[in-house]
Amino acid sequence: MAPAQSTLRRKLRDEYAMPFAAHYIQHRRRYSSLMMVAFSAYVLQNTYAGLTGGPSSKRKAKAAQQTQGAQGKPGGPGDVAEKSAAGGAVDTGGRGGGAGGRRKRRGPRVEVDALFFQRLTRLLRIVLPSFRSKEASLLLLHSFFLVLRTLLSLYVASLDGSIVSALVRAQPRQFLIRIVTWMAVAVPATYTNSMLTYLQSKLAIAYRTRLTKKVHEDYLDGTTFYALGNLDDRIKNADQLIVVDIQKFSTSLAEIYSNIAKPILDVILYNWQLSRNVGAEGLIALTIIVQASAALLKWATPPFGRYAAEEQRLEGEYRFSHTRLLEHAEEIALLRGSETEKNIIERTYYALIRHVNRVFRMRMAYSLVEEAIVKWVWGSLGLCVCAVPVFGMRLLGMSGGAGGGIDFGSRTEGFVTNRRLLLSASDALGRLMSTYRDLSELSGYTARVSELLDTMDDVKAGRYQKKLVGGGSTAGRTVGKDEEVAENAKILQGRGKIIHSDDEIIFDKVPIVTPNGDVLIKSLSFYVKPGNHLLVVGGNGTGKSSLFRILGGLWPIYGGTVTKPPASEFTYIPQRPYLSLGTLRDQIIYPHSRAQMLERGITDSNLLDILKMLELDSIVEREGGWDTQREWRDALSGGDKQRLAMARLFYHCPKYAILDECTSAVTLQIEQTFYERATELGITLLTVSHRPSLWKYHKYILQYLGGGDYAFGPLNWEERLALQEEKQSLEQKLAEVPVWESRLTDLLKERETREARKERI
Ligand SMILES: Nc1ncnc2c1ncn2[C@@H]1O[C@H](COP(=O)(O)OP(=O)(O)OP(=O)(O)O)[C@@H](O)[C@H]1O
Repeated sequence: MAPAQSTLRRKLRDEYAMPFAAHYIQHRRRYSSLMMVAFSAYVLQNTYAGLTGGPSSKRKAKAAQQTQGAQGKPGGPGDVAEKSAAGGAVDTGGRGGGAGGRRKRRGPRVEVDALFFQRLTRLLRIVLPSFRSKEASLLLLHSFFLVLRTLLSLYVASLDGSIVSALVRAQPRQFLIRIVTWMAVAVPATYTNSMLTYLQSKLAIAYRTRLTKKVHEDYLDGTTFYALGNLDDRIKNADQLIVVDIQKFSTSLAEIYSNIAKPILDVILYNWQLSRNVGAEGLIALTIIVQASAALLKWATPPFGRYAAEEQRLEGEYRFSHTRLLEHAEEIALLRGSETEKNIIERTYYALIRHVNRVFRMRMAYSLVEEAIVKWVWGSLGLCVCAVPVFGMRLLGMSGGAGGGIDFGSRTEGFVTNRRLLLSASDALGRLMSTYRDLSELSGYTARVSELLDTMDDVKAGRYQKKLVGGGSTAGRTVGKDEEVAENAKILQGRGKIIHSDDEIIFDKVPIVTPNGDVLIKSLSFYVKPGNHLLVVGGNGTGKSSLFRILGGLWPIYGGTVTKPPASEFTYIPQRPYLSLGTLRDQIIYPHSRAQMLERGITDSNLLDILKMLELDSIVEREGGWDTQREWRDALSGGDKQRLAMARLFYHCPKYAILDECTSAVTLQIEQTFYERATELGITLLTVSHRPSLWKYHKYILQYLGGGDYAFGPLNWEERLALQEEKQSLEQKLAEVPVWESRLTDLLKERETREARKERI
C-alpha cells in the first residue's frame, strides 16, 4: 500500500501541482488582477451589507414593523385609548399598551435598515428632483473631483516612490525633476481639495433649500401648522425639526456621499494598483483580516442613529423652554417667576447634557477600538504586505515582478509606493467603516425629517393621531359614568358634514369636542342670519371659543352638519390680538400686503380715517409713520392692540366677525363706536363677552349652561338687563344678611345685659 501511495503523491505533484504552480507563477499578474477584482467586489458587497444591517435587514425591518403593529393594538391591560381623531381608526403608530415591562421607544424607529433606505429614497427624490436639477449637476461635479483626487493620489504615490528611488540612487537631476513635478501636482491637488469642500457645502445648502421649501409648502398650507401642534401628538417641536434637523440632515447627506463614494473608489483603485505591485495573495490575506475586524467594529458600534434622534428631541425641548419664557416674559416677570422658570429650563438643559455626555463617552470608547484596529493593526499588517515583493518573490524563487529584488533603488521605490498605496487603501477602508457611524446618525435625522413629512401628509388628509381622553367629559351629567363613556366614545367615532353657504351659519346637531376627545356639548344647534348679531355667554372652559375653532375649520367635526361661508369670510379678533412682524400699516391690513391693499383701492389716508374713528390716529405720528417696523407685541398697550385689531376688521370688512372678549381693554365709548360702525358696514358679529354693556348690540343669544347644556334664542336685552339688575340687587341684599344677623345678635345681647343690670339695681 505504502509504495502505491507515494507513487500517487508523486504523480499528483508532478502532473498537477507543479504545472499549476508554474502556470500560476508565469501568469501571476493576470491572476492577481482577477483575484483583486473579485475581492474588491466581495469587500464592497460585504461592507455594504455591514452598513445596511446585513442581508437579513429586510426581514428585521418587517419583523420590527410587525412588533410595532402589535404594540399599537388596543385592548391590552392598561391600554391607552388612542384613535385617529377624525377617522376613528385605532392608532397603530407604535404607542399604546404592549407587553408589560417592554422598554418604550420614543419617536420613530432609527436603524440603518430597509426602512431607513426607504425613507432616504423619499427624501432624495425631494432634494434631487431630476437629473437636470442644479443639485444633480453639483453632485456630478463633486463626483468628478472625487475621482480626480483619487487619481492624483495614485500618481503622487508613485511619484513619492520615484523621488526616494532617485535619492537612494544619488541621481540629483532625476530627483530635482521629480520634486518640481511634485510641486506642480500640488496645484491641481489643492484646487481639487478646495473644490471638494466647496461643492460639499454647496450641496448641503442646496439640499436644505429644497427640503425647507417642501416643508414650508406643507407646513404653511392652510392650518397644518395649527393641526400639528393641537390635533396630533406625533410632532412635539416642529420649529426645531424645520430649523435644525433639516439642516443637520442636509449636511450629513452631503458628507455621507463623499464619505462613502471616495473610500469605495479608493479601495478599488488602490487595491487594483497594489495587486499589480505586490500580488494578490498578501492583499487577500489582509482583506480577510480587515473584514473580520470590520465585523467586530460593526458589532461594537452603539446605536448612534437613535442617539442622534434623541439628541435632536432634547435640543427641541430645551429650545422650546426658552421660547416659552420669551413669549410670556411680561407675565413671568410680574409674577417674579424667574426661579421656577430657571428650574424648568435647567431641567431640560441637563437632560440634554446628560444625553450628550453619554454619547461622547460612547464615541470615545468606539474611537479607541476603531483607531486601534484601523491604524495600528491594519498599519502593521500593511507593512508586512509591502514586504511581500521583497521576501515573497525570493521565497517563490522568482526574479521578476514589480519589487523583484533587482536593485536597492528599485526595491526602495517599490516599498515606498506600495506603503503609501496601502496606507491610503487602509485609510479608505477605515473611513468606509466609520461611515457606519455617520450613516447611523444620518438615519436619525432621516427618521425625524421623514416623520415630519409623514405627519404633515396625515394631518392634511385628516388622519390625526392623538391620545384621546373621551370619558372625562363634562357632558352627560344625567347618565351613569359607564354610559357616559360609551356615549362619548360613540360620538368620537362619528364624522360631521360641512356645507358651504353664501351668508348664513347653521349648526345642526353638532357635537363640540376638544382635540383631546372631551365632549363639551353632545349636540349643538343654532343659526345666525346676516345682521343678527349673536352673543355667546357661559362659564369658563364651557366651550365658547371652541365653537369658533370649529367655525374657522381648525377642529374636526364629529357629527351633524355645519353650514357656513368659507373661512375667508370670517375675521377673528381675540382678547390679545395677533400682531405680525412688519410695519405699522401691516398690522392693520394683515394678512394682506401693501400691494394687495393698493389693488383694493385703499390708501394710507383711508387707514388713517379708520384709526381716527377709533381715536388711534395719533399712533402713526407717535411711532414714526406707517413704515415703522417694531416688535409691536411689546411696543403697544393692550387697548392700542385691541383698537388696531378693530381697525383690521374695518379694513377687511368681512361678512362675519368673531369677537372673543375683544373690547375688554377699551372704553365704553370706543366699544359703542366699534359696534355701531361694524353694523353700518354690514358685518355680522358673533361675540363672546361677559360685559352686559354689549348685550344691547345683539339679537340672539347662545348660552352655555354648564354640564353640556345650552340655550339658544332671541335676546331681549332690556328684559335680560332688568333681570340682571334685580338679580344683582338681590345678591347684594343676600350678601348683607350675615351682617344684619350679627347686628341682631349684638342687639339681643346688649338688651339682655341691660335688663340684668336693671334687676341688680
Ligand atoms: N387646543 C386644545 N387642545 C385640547 N383641549 C383644548 C384646546 N383648546 C381648548 N381646549 C379645551 O376645551 C375646553 C373649552 O375651551 P374654550 O377655550 O372653548 O373655553 P371658553 O368657554 O372659551 O373659556 P374661557 O371663557 O375661559 O375663554 C377647555 O376645557 C379647554 O381646556
